Amino acid sequence: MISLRNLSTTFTTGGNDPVTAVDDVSLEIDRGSIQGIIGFSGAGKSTLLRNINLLERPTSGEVIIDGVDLMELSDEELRQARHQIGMIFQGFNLVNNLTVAQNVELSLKFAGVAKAHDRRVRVAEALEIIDISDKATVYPAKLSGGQQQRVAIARALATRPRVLLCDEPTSALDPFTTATVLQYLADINRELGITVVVVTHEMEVIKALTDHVAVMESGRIVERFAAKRLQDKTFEPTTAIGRYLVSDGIHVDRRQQHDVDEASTAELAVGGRV
Ligand SMILES: Nc1ncnc2c1ncn2[C@@H]1O[C@H](COP(=O)(O)OP(=O)(O)OP(=O)(O)O)[C@@H](O)[C@H]1O
Repeated sequence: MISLRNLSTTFTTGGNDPVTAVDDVSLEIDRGSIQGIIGFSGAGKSTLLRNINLLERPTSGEVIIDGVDLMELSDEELRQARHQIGMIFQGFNLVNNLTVAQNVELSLKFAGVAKAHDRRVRVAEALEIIDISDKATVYPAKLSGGQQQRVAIARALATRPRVLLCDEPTSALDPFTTATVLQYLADINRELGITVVVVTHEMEVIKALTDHVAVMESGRIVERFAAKRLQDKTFEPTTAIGRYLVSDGIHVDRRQQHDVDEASTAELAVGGRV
């Protein structure tokens, strides 16, 4: 359903050397599946995710969703296509001076849902799915982080998307709230058939939520595996970074990342990288 083909994204800012954040990535994501993308900070995960809705336009490659290459669309066609792709962020990105209902309604206004009645129906529907209807008239500042993320999910769902992109959706949340938000994402995927792509640096999120895993390093996907293999205690990823992420679980600090970088570099030198 989503085919990313030979995607590359290079940033050229000021007088700095160009940074290739995504380097010739190809990935097929099945309709209705949950694809996880994991890797250390700076691996290119967020850029790749933002490539999928062209929030960050790739420098080259194809982004094909249901047979349509978004890279080939006119601005207006792309605007329409984006209504099929919801997105949530680590920082929730709610508008603080709008109520919960108004935040959700905003996405419908942007999507061109002209009739106020239609918008009201769809706001109520989205809040209901995420069990937050009782907070409709509340402002974001009065909500917990988990509630704010649920409002952000409702906002993303209001346009009835086929794809939901999640950029570190639980990184700002405590473990209990994380579990709740992940459960909602799993329910949305199962009950509404929405394809979910989730970027995270937390292996716990991968284990709890995803069907397929892609490991990123230095802008490339270096390894892929089915998430259910993580249940198998004898499973060993083929790359050093994959092994490290699987063995460690949650949150990896910079010093540890350095160790893995060295291991990966050594592996690359002997041609061991996927
Ligand atoms: N707008 C930008 N301009 C210049 N460089 C950028 C830009 N966005 C990202 N980069 C660089 O691209 C590389 C990949 O960044 P990206 O945010 O995609 O990685 P990430 O794996 O999502 O990291 P994190 O987990 O810290 O968010 C980094 O070196 C980053 O500094």
